[in-house]
Amino acid sequence: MSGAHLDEWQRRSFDISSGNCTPEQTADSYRAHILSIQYAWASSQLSQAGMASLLRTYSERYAAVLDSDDPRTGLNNYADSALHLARNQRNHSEKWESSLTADSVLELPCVQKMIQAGTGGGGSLVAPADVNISVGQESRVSSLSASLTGVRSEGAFFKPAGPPQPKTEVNHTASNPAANIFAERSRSSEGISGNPNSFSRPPARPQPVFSHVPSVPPQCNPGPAGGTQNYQSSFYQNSNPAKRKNFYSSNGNDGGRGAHGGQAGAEPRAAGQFKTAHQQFFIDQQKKHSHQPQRGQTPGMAACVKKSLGANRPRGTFSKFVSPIPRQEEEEGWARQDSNQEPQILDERLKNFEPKIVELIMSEIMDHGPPVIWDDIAGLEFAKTTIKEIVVWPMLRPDIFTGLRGPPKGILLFGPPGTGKTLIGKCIACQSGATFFSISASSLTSKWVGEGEKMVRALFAIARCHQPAVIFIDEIDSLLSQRTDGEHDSSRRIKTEFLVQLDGAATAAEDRILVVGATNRPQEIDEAARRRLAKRLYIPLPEGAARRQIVINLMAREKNQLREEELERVTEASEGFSGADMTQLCREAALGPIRSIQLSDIATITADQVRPILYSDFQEALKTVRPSVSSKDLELYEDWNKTFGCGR
Ligand SMILES: Nc1ncnc2c1ncn2[C@@H]1O[C@H](COP(=O)(O)OP(=O)(O)OP(=O)(O)O)[C@@H](O)[C@H]1O
Ligand SMILES: [Mg+2]
Repeated sequence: MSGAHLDEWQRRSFDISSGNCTPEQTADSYRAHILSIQYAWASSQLSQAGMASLLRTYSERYAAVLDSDDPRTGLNNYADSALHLARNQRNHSEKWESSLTADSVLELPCVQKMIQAGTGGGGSLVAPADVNISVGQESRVSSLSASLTGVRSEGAFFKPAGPPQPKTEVNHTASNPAANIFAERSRSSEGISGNPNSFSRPPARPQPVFSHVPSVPPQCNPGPAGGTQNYQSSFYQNSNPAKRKNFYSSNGNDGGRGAHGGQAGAEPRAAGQFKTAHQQFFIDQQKKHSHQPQRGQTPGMAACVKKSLGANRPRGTFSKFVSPIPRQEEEEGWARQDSNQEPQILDERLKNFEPKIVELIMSEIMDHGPPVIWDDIAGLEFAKTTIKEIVVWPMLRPDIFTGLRGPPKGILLFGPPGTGKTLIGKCIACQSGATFFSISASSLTSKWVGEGEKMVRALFAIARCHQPAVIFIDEIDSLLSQRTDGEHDSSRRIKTEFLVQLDGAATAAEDRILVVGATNRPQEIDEAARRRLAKRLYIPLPEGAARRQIVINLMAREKNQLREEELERVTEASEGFSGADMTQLCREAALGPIRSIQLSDIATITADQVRPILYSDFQEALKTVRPSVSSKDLELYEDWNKTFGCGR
């Protein structure tokens, strides 16, 4: 790149890294980077590979700024777009409108060709005066007259440029019996429209772009090809693209059948088969979900496609904005789908619950994400053995685990943050073979009074229908904290309902439903809830061997040259680290090789050329990563464990 460009590039890079830029300025700088890269490539100052690599890097960074909804670092353009929608302003999500006008149609090459063919051919006379062209609201009678003067042949527009059709007549109107170019849409639907609906005029938009205005049904005379001369060419604003395709495809390349005759019969089918990309996507989703019903999901629900608002949209500079607010058609589609496929609640026991609540709970079934196995959890041997004993085996062999050996109804996993409680929850989900409900406290609390209790009742009712079931409630303290006088009535009622359900008053003794709660604030849990979560397992900070194992597990996926004694030193130096801290340490160390790359090489270096992770990277990382749990906090957990825990 030229010196001036490089200076500019450098200035922008410094601006971005200074951390003083607003997200708008950062986004602008990245956009400018992208333009510079494109410019440099276009002016052969940059190789194709370099351009592609740089473009990918900066597009990702740019997209990250656009996508992030953190107001300090991102632009959160969902909100902007929502505002646009709220102000009734147009955006990408709005309906596509045809930009075709009567004039622009005449300029289309294919139309020009047809006019030419008509002029040259010996077709019968066209009376342009009869043509009535409506564009939007305005109607332009005879607007084709000037351009079509002298055009002979009604077949010129919609018939193959073949031998002249001397005797052919076109639709006649009552007011003027002369031949017409654009015929009224098929009222005499035989011949052209096997399915009259496929060409029916949309009730809300009665203005055809090209329409003939007959006051009597058109007379359709069979043409020589055996079809009618009722040209199926009228199409509407926002009409189905298939109809536009019909219009274009009828320019004479249809093997002699034209828009009438044999071809005509096929048109409606084509129109019926055409689907927009959005419709196709919708159908694909339906198929996918109906082929892979979620575990424990009722068949009727398989059709309910989960909506993701923005999270799964393709990233990149040029990716189209996807509005988080459903578009009107989408909403209609969903409403139609809802009415057609109202989730079928097949189980009698659930018939008293609102389908929407049941659906909401069903969507909480955790059955996705990478599978977690017990070996992924380093250390915590006691907790793992106990969980296997009281969760996994009883689920697998309910016949042995009966009576006094019956599993407890509730388990509480407590311990400092980042020690693997949620990880254990995921592992139970994968390994127990039970229907797993992972519920967040927030999804059980609703702003509507009374909804929360209903949700809790529905949750247990559904779990009962899908036994054996595990209900995992992360951060359970927020749901079952101490009941106080000042708290809101509705949250008090949710707690009460939960305790009733948990107690088993509403669940039979043989029900195989286990509630697993996880918290890092055990002291805040209500004493009644504490009693019901009978097995309280302390998930402590990982010991040396577990920390070592975490490093080994994570380094196994990376190129590294960590010797045995170096690993020992890392383990010793990370005393007091939680599992999450260890993961953070490894991530930081893994960045060491990248940081050692020259800035100028970063765009072109291949993955193989990145050096392995060394002990020195861990030494550097240990300078910045600190344990997240203080010894004072740790004492609290230890005390609580001594008082209420079920560990040895
Ligand atoms: N024992 C462990 N073995 C392997 N990885 C672990 C372990 N403990 C924690 N981790 C790592 O730390 C991350 C965070 O763990 P997790 O979310 O399970 O913590 P948590 O105990 O639920 O924390 P919190 O109380 O803050 O919710 C995990 O994704 C995993 O990468
Ligand atoms: Mg957690």
